[in-house]
Amino acid sequence: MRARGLRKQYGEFHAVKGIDLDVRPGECFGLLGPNGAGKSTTMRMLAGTSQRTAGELSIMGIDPEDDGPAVRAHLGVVPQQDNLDEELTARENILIYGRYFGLPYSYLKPKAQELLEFAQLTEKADAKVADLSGGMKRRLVIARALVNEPALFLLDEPTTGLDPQARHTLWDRLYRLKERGTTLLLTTHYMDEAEQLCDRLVVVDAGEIMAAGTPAELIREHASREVLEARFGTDRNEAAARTLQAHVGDGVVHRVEVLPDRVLLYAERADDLQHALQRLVDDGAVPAPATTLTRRASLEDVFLILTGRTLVD
Ligand SMILES: Nc1ncnc2c1ncn2[C@@H]1O[C@H](COP(=O)(O)OP(=O)(O)OP(=O)(O)O)[C@@H](O)[C@H]1O
Repeated sequence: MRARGLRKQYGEFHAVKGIDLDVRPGECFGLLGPNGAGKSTTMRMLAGTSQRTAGELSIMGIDPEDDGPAVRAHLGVVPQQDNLDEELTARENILIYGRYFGLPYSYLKPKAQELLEFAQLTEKADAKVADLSGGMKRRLVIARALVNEPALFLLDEPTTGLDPQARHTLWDRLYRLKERGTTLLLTTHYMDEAEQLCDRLVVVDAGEIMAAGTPAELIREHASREVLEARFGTDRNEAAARTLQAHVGDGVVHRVEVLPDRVLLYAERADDLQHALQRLVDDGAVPAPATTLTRRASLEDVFLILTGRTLVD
């Protein structure tokens, strides 16, 4: 899959401002960004359900605007909102979806069973969708979108709204799909999802790509290995951050970021950060923080450093 200068305008509003993507066969590629970044708009252009304003697009060597049906035959699409038929059973949803692709019943009957097994839904195969949990519905949408054995699987926010256990079950299924050779392209605003699943990703904000690479490359390039989060109190974080900022480049602290509720210090070694902060507290330069926490840097830090904002409001 290759996109160059992909743009989407709604009237005067530029939702996607010219993005380039190269998704390699067999990889899991992610679009990571906050709500409103233009991820769904991009996915809809790739899926051929929304016309692009400008740019070039090639999926399996075909431009979807030249031959939509040929492209769709190779695509699996999981939209952000479940669009299952609540009155039908899990199995019937797969069978009917398969009929849209013109697939014969002789193929669909065993295929539906295989997909229900893959989605861990055999016990619910003949239950109405209305009786399934949120996680089960999501797995069913995924199973259904696999009915045509797609080479490229597009998933828009696959785990939004699911509880942690349901998310992990779903990640496991997606990981298995990748192991089988399916190319995955997903959008997410969860940094842990991107880190768990994606081989490579782009960070998107306000319709533009801010950075691209593997999760490890992005963290190395834009953040550092370790982060110390210090909470000085809502009215003191800004002032503490200004003082700490003066120590950036002292050989320990690489960077300081401030959020309304905390200050983040970045360095290669957590111990060094603790010591540097303690020295400043002992000298009276900054007040003693109410709490501190050290952790490994994540893609959330990459986003914060690039945009000054957090991924999830
Ligand atoms: N049909 C539309 N008409 C006008 N503006 C739109 C339309 N669809 C999306 N937008 C706007 O385009 C921007 C990008 O929306 P999009 O849904 O692609 O973002 P997103 O990154 O997928 O976020 P979310 O996860 O919240 O859907 C938003 O500001 C949104 O309000």
